[in-house]
Amino acid sequence: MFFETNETLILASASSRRKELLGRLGMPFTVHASNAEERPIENGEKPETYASVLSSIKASAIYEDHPKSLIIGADTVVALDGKVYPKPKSVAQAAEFLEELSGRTHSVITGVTILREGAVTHFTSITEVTFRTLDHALIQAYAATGDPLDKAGGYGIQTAGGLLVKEISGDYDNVVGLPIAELADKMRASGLIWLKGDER
Ligand SMILES: Cc1cn([C@H]2C[C@H](O)[C@@H](COP(=O)(O)OP(=O)(O)OP(=O)(O)O)O2)c(=O)[nH]c1=O
Repeated sequence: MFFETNETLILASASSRRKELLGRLGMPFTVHASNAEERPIENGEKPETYASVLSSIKASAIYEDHPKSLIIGADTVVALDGKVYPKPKSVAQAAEFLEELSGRTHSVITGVTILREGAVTHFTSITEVTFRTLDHALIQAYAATGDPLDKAGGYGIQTAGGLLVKEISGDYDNVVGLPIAELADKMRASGLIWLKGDER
């Protein structure tokens, strides 16, 4: 055991990547994917606010049936020039997204909600990702793999999508879907989890 808790911990996510990241803390938890509807961003809404609200919707949907648990919800979006790039709906749309992101620096924003017995903590983590200037053939070939389809912005930095990336500034795990170091800090600071040696 790395961290310890007295809570019944639930990850409100269908993402195997988030499951792997939360698993790093070494505490038992269960996964309950919420089927909460992901609404599109509203006109004038900041991408940070949008990601935060969606993370809250996911956590709250699980809270209804598990009011005594500690619930973690997260949502990751890619944003550039005020436009949010969600998961692409098709290979063609993935290629369009990647053409727009080529050679430029975008923000990957994960909103995280920590919900416990009605008490809510939200935070957002932002990583700046700079893409290489991509040639058309590379974009088409990567999009055609289908890898972009379940990922915000249409790429996975942890998969072949890493070939598109020139540099990043900020937390890598945040790009993959969960800023686990910051999440651990927040839960530790609020006494929800602790290390064996921590004063309690
Ligand atoms: C930019 C980027 C995103 N992603 C992923 C992280 C998120 O899982 C996904 C964005 O979709 P989300 O809606 O945040 O999450 P999800 O649908 O995968 O899971 P759930 O809603 O059940 O929690 O994109 C990567 O895996 N790699 C990347 O490089």
